[in-house]
Amino acid sequence: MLCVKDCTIARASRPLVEGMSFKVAPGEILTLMGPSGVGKSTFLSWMIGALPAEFSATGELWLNQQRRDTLPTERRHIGILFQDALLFAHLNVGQNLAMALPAAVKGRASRQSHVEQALAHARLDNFSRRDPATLSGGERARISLLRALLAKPEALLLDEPFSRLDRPLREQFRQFVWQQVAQLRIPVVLVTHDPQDIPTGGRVVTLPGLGD
Ligand SMILES: Nc1ncnc2c1ncn2[C@@H]1O[C@H](COP(=O)(O)OP(=O)(O)OP(=O)(O)O)[C@@H](O)[C@H]1O
Repeated sequence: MLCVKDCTIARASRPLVEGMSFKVAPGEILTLMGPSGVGKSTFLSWMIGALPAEFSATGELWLNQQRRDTLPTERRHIGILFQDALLFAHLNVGQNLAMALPAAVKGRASRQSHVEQALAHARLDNFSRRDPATLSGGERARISLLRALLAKPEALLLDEPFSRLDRPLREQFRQFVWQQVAQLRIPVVLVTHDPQDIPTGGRVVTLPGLGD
């Protein structure tokens, strides 16, 4: 269970997000919506422990009965996927994925085999040696999701992951994400502007603009 308790984020003493509270169950996808600039991405950056220095925040973040907002990013075990699928250009796909594996997966061969399995599972066999620059937008998106998931996150944040893809690809990638998430049964927070991205029956939290 992911639990946000009374989160307020402010910049120069002016609140951006105020008193945000919600719970997300394992396997549930909660959608966060709201007008541009209300602080959706900033809120996600607070959740992963990467709030820009210009902001201050109060509130608590709990995940699987442990308080996480007091921990550094790497100990929160929260994965994030952005609208721009960012991969290291100087590494091939396999190396990009291997970097995300937990340190507990030891040995080059074992790490390589984890990567190959993840690629095969996502029907991306033979992509390991590909240069990220040669990937299509959809392939890049799928590889980026795999990278986020290989780190074995206990929760996943999706910041407009579909918005750069054109219609057919968008639908395909959405299905891919929902499948992967359903298998993992972790709580997911999705930020989007497109009501079509809301999973059927999924809960929506709308961030109100607090005005200037
Ligand atoms: N590092 C920063 N320094 C100062 N202001 C920032 C910083 N990052 C974001 N902001 C401002 O904080 C506000 C909220 O930005 P944020 O990106 O969280 O909004 P959003 O709801 O995700 O918007 P969008 O839907 O357009 O992506 C905006 O006014 C933005 O300009």
